[in-house]
Amino acid sequence: MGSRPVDDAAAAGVHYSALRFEELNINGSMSGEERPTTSGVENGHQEPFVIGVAGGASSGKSTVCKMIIDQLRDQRVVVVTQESFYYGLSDEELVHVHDYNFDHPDAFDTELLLSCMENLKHGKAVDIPNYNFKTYKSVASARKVNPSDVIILEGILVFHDSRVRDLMNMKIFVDTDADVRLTRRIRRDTIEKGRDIKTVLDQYSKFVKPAFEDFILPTKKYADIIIPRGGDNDVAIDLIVQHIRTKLGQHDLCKVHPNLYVIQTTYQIRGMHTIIRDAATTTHDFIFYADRLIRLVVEHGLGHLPFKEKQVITPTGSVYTGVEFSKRLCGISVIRSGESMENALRACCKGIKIGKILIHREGDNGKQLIYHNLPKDIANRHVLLLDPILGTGNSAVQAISLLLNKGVQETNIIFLNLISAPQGVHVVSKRFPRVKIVTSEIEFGLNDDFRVIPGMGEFGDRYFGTDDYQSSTPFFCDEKNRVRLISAK
Ligand SMILES: O=P(O)(O)OC[C@H]1O[C@H](OP(=O)(O)OP(=O)(O)O)[C@H](O)[C@@H]1O
Ligand SMILES: O=c1cc[nH]c(=O)[nH]1
Repeated sequence: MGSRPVDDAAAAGVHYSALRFEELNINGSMSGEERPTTSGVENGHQEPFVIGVAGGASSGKSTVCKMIIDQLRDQRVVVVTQESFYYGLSDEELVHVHDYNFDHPDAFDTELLLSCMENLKHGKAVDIPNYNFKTYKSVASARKVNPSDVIILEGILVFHDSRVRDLMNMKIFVDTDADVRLTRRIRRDTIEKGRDIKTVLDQYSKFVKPAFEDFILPTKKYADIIIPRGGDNDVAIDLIVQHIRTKLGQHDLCKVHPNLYVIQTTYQIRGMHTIIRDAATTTHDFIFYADRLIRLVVEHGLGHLPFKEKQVITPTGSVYTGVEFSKRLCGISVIRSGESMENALRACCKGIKIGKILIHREGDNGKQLIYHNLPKDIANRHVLLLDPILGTGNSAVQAISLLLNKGVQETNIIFLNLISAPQGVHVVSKRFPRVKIVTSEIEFGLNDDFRVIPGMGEFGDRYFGTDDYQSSTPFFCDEKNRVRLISAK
């Protein structure tokens, strides 16, 4: 198992440059300064993983980027292209545009590129310019780019400046034969840009070829990974993605805590998260998409219940051997956000008993009051604990402690939530390693106010449409399981 990355690399024709190859251990992780991402998770701040993708024009850089993005579907990935940082041409340069060398390092505003990349690396959103290839003009601050798990900087000369290179965690050089690059260029410039073939060939021999030899090819030595055949090299892309996943550390979180289950993501799931995380989303849409996600988490969570084999006779008279799940279940929602998950649970488990727990912080001294209404025979049930947000883990620890005090087995608790901060996962798992945590996404961490980031804000307020909700007011559950003001007792 340990030698596989290297064997696969050889099969893919991937070359790790000599220096970097020695730094790769058998797990594919790097030594030295490039190790921070996992510990970053532990500290709650995960530094983005910055990938540089260089190579000659038309070498297939953007195809490689697209394939990496497609395979990293459960990560936030943003691509910054060096072309956005072309200097706009002056009026005089415009007159002699055919003499302008777009393949020279001086054609790019590298200072601006550097400052944008530095900010992104430090988790800040940036405005990047837009260069118009028809007018040869640049529009400043045209596109907002938010910090992400992975930032890909792509362009012919992204390895040229050492300061930009130093920001990269992984450097990929796409190495495609010159004739393939030229053929692609001719096809693209004649068909897509409507240029005549003579102009394309003139520009190639005057600027593109010499610039490749003088500036681009010499940067190949900085690459950690050299990919022959660009986007046609599936195996190389698989290896790269495997390595990025290891570095990002999210899989490590599941490895460190085997009780943590992150549901397998799809673009549908990412799309739903995008909507509910968007501060501009209406309450109506927030509820709609949060409900869809909650339903998926509930279905996934139910899959962790014990089952026994069961055979049934189908209408064709055949025997179908299937399974039957435990019927001794209950849901316990943590008031109030957890109540948003009750309907999904009821829809999946007809007639399920649902109890409630309210954890109320009194003042700033950490004192907490817990009100609860639980099924009397809860000790004999499997408990699906419902709360969409796992932040610091304090609420979950309180709720789980109460369940254990009532005689529930730790192994019989499945904690269902929509998003989990790594800190909360650590706290809950350390204290209750046998409680299963099922979530749909792992977050970056917590901010100084202990809010989950990127998070989705105050879930309860957004779901129940109560921005002026008086969350400091103590509640209790009445005999009909309704949440009531304590003063109404
Ligand atoms: O892991 P923690 O740091 O304890 O944070 C998570 C808690 O915060 C949220 O409730 P909130 O206090 O916002 O109350 P609400 O559900 O009534 O809106 C959420 O529903 C959890 O119960
Ligand atoms: O970010 C957070 C933290 C706790 N509760 C929420 O609703 N959001």
